[in-house]
Order: sequence, then structure tokens, then C-alpha cells
Amino acid sequence: MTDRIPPADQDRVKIFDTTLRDGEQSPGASMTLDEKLQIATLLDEMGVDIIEAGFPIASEGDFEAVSEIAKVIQNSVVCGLSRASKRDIDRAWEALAHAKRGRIHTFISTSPLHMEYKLQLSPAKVIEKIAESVSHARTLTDDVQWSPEDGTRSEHEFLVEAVTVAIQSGATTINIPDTVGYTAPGESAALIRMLRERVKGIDAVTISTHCHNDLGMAVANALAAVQAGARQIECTINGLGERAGNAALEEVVMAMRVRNDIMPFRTGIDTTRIMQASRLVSNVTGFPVQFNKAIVGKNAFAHESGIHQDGMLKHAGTYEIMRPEDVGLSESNLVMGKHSGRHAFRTKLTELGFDLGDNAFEDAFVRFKALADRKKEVFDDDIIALVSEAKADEAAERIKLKFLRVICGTEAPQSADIILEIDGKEHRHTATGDGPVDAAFNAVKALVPHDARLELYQVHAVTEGTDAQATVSVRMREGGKIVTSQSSDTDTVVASCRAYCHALNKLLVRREKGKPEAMAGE
Ligand SMILES: CC(=O)SCCNC(=O)CCNC(=O)[C@H](O)C(C)(C)COP(=O)(O)OP(=O)(O)OC[C@H]1O[C@@H](n2cnc3c(N)ncnc32)[C@H](O)[C@@H]1OP(=O)(O)O
Ligand SMILES: CC(C)C(=O)C(=O)O
Repeated sequence: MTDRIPPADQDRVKIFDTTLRDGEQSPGASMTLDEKLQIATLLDEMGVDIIEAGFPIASEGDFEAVSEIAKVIQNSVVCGLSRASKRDIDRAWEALAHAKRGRIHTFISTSPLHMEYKLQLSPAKVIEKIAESVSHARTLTDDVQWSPEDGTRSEHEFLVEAVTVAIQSGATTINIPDTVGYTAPGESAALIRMLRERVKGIDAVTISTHCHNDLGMAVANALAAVQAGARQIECTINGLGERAGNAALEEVVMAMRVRNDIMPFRTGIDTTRIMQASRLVSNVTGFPVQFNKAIVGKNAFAHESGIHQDGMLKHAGTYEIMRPEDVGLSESNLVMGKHSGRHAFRTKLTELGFDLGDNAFEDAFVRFKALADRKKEVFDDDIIALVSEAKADEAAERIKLKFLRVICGTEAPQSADIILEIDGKEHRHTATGDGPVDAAFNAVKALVPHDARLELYQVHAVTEGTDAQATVSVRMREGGKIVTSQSSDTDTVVASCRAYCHALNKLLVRREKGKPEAMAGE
């Protein structure tokens, strides 16, 4: 079947970014208002068509984030999610009150499993709710998106009926979610084609695709849907999202750009901002980007083996299908070291996608100099790690590591002598443990008693050599709250201790405001 997209829009695919909504649903990826504003501003600047800023009914924090984002975003449409409920929809619209262009996205499940067990509603009742919710949303705005949750596991007959009712009730975008990442590319395309064959009026609305990555096929499924006629892709930076994540924005955008011969579609994305967005989201969430991740991984443009290096030197096209600068990787040859000054450091930060305020810049510069004194060469990745650290320190931190000395070696037990500044007052403790990191963590725990569980402790070397910085990532859980944190230092135990303290600081922020915390000296 040939596509029946109106000729003028034939090749334009809208990018709907849901990093701030579905992305934030990743356990541990919660973001502060300020962080969300930074991400939304960058998404707007890089040409994202629609930013799903949150789920306003979910919490006061989500409501505030959507409304603050709606106030500042200039070009992108700002979208708020809502269930098929009048209260949710009204709350979403209230949050979008100041948006230049606002969209309500309302959804309800249409698969037999979800309707029977989750919603406990008959199919007839679901159809009724679709009509009610979409019509109500249309009384508030003429930009209404509707999604049949678990669409790819829905019965075709019922899906056709549901989509038809949504369009008749006024939906202007129909988004088909592969909620549990179950579909495969051929099936994804066939589903869109089936809907276009059978739903009257569907070509007058935008068809969208929302793919999850449970089987690693999210990007392929989204692109297959586009080839079958979808003209909006829901995606996230770095593929962040519920469980295994969503289709990655950088991958769908670059795939359509690089393979435009077989996927003749265009987006409005300025691809040179991709690395900046990837780093920002990684820094904010503390989720490291997999080294071999397509487009934005540290190794995506790295060539180590001799035959490849030889080919690259003769012609970059031998082993690179896109230019690093097209995704915003700097080609700069500014070599940074202990003789570099503020101008060079500022230029390097800009190239790496960081725009620091004066205080944070000064702090980062001091740390850069200290690192350069300890390390022969300071690589871009060292600077990225160091700036992320400076940004973490910017947050009002109640617990700060002031001093750490460990005794380690073949003779157990290892011990750590530690001084923490807690709410401005210094406290000291010495503890032993099974290794220096365990000893240091025990000392921190003695000074900051808590029940949080350390769920992840991971170390990787940022660059090469025995003087390389180590980046330590930790994930902690306390009740339902999960926080992640990262820290880098040439001393692994120091990086570990700082990451642990940052995570505890985040937990303190997330505990109920106003509740006194039981810490040393209190
Ligand atoms: C596939 C997705 O990504 S969907 C988006 C997922 N995101 C979130 O859930 C965001 C965070 N969620 C929340 O904060 C909460 O779940 C809230 C505020 C939305 C709802 O909280 P609660 O009212 O306490 O309900 P709870 O979460 O326990 O249960 C969900 C209820 O919504 C119903 N529901 C779920 N989806 C829908 C829908 N699309 N339309 C209408 N009702 C729905 C469920 O059937 C259940 O109803 P019940 O209480 O009558 O059994
Ligand atoms: C709300 C919908 C679009 C969703 O996130 C999903 O089904 O995965």
C-alpha cells in the first residue's frame, strides 16, 4: 500500500520527546524542577516539535514542572499526560494554562489483558470513556492526542473501533503505543497500515508511534511505523524510559538522516545538539551512557584496531557512516592541561555542551587545575566528569566530605578515618570494613544513620592510565524512593565516598520537607 500522507507533509516526521515524562518513569531517574527546565530548554532549542513535560495529576511536583516549562518554552508544543478522567484532563490543562502551544495527551488501555485486570472495565465502558475524555479535552484545546495503551496487544477489531471513536470525538493525533515492547518491525508497520486501511478519517490526523525497548527493537519498530505512514515518533534522549526504555531520539533522528535513501523523511532536529542533550540527561539522572551506545556512546566514533585506523586515516568514510560533528562531537584540538587558562577552559566547556554560571565555572576551573596538577593529560571525558561533579556540588548539600584517609592492604581489617561536614558542623569517625570502600561507607553511615539500601555500586575508569579518574555510580533505595549519584576522582575511594554522600543528600531532599533528620550531632 502506498502512503497517503498529504504531499506537503509527506516527508516531515514530528519528534515528540517524552524524556521528562516516560524518561522520568525509569526507577532512579527523577529530576528536579531546575533540571527539567534545563532539559526542556535544550529540547526546544534543538527543534523538538512536542515536549511531554509530565503527568500533572501525578503530584504537585509534576504539576509545577509542567506549568513552569509551559511558561518558558517558545517554540515546541508543551504536552501534559492524563488518564481518561475529567479530573486528570482539567489538571493537565490547568498546568498548560500559560503555554504558547499546549497539548493534552489522554490515554486508556485497549488490550483485553489491561481492560480486564488493570482497569476492570468492559470494552463497552472503555469506548464510552474514550468518547467522554477526548470530547472533554477538545472543549479545552484543539490539540488533543489520544493513545490506546498496550495498543500492539489489542485486538484489531476493537482497536479500529477505539481509534475511530477517538477521532470522531476530536483527537488530532493518534499515538499507537507498544507499551511493553512486544512488537517487531514487520508487525509494527502492518498495524499502522491496518489502521490506515480501516479507520475512516485517520489520514486527517497525525499518526504517532511510541515504542518501548524490552526486546531491543524500539527504534526499528518506530522507523517501521514511519515507513507505514506514522508521522510522529515518541522518543527520549539516550532511550531513557520505563523498564528497558523508549526509542532513543538520537537514533531515530540519525537513522532517518543517514539512511535518507531508504527512509526519505526529515525532522526539524538540529543534530549538532545531540551530544549536549545526551550528556545533560546523563548528568542530571546519573544514568551513564553505555560505551557502545549508538550515536552517543563514548566508543561510537572511536577506532582502535590498526586496520580501521589505517582506513580512517585514508578516508573517514571507510569506517564512519556519519561525521562526529553532525551529532555535536567536538573536533577541537584544544589540549587541556595545567597551563590552560580560563578562556580555553570556557571554550572547551562550550564545545562539550556545558554552560555554567559564574560560580559553578570558577569551581569547575579550580577543580580542573587541581586535576591537571595530578594528571599528565586532561581528556574531554575527564572534564565532563569533573563538571558533572561541580554541578552536583552546586545543589544545596547538607553532607560534605571534608577529609578521608584509608588504611588498606593485605592485612585486614581495612579502616577509614573520615570527617564529614553535616549542616555546617564537622564530625569525625573511624570505621573498619571489608576493603577500603566498605570501611569508608561504614564511617559515613555511622555519622549519617539511615536505612537506605545500596542497590548499585559501580566503578569505571574515565580515561586510560594508572592516573585515570574513576567514576563511581551508586544507586540507593529508601522505601519507595530511589536516587542515583556519580562522582569522579583519581582516587577511587574518594570518588566512592563523594558519590555515597551525594546520594544521601538527594535522599534527604526527597524525604518529607520539614521533618528533622536524625544525623550526627542532633
Ligand atoms: C504506560 C504508561 O506509562 S502510563 C503512565 C504511567 N505513569 C504514572 O503512573 C505516573 C505516576 N502515577 C501516579 O502518580 C499515580 O499512579 C496516579 C496519581 C496517576 C494515580 O494514583 P492513584 O489514584 O493512587 O491510583 P493507582 O496508581 O494506585 O491506580 C491507578 C488507577 O487508575 C486507573 N487507570 C489506569 N490507567 C487509566 C486510564 N488511562 N484512564 C483511567 N483510569 C486509569 C487504574 O485502573 C486504577 O484505578 P482504581 O484505583 O479504580 O483501581
Ligand atoms: C501513555 C502511553 C503513551 C505510554 O507511555 C505507553 O503506553 O507506554
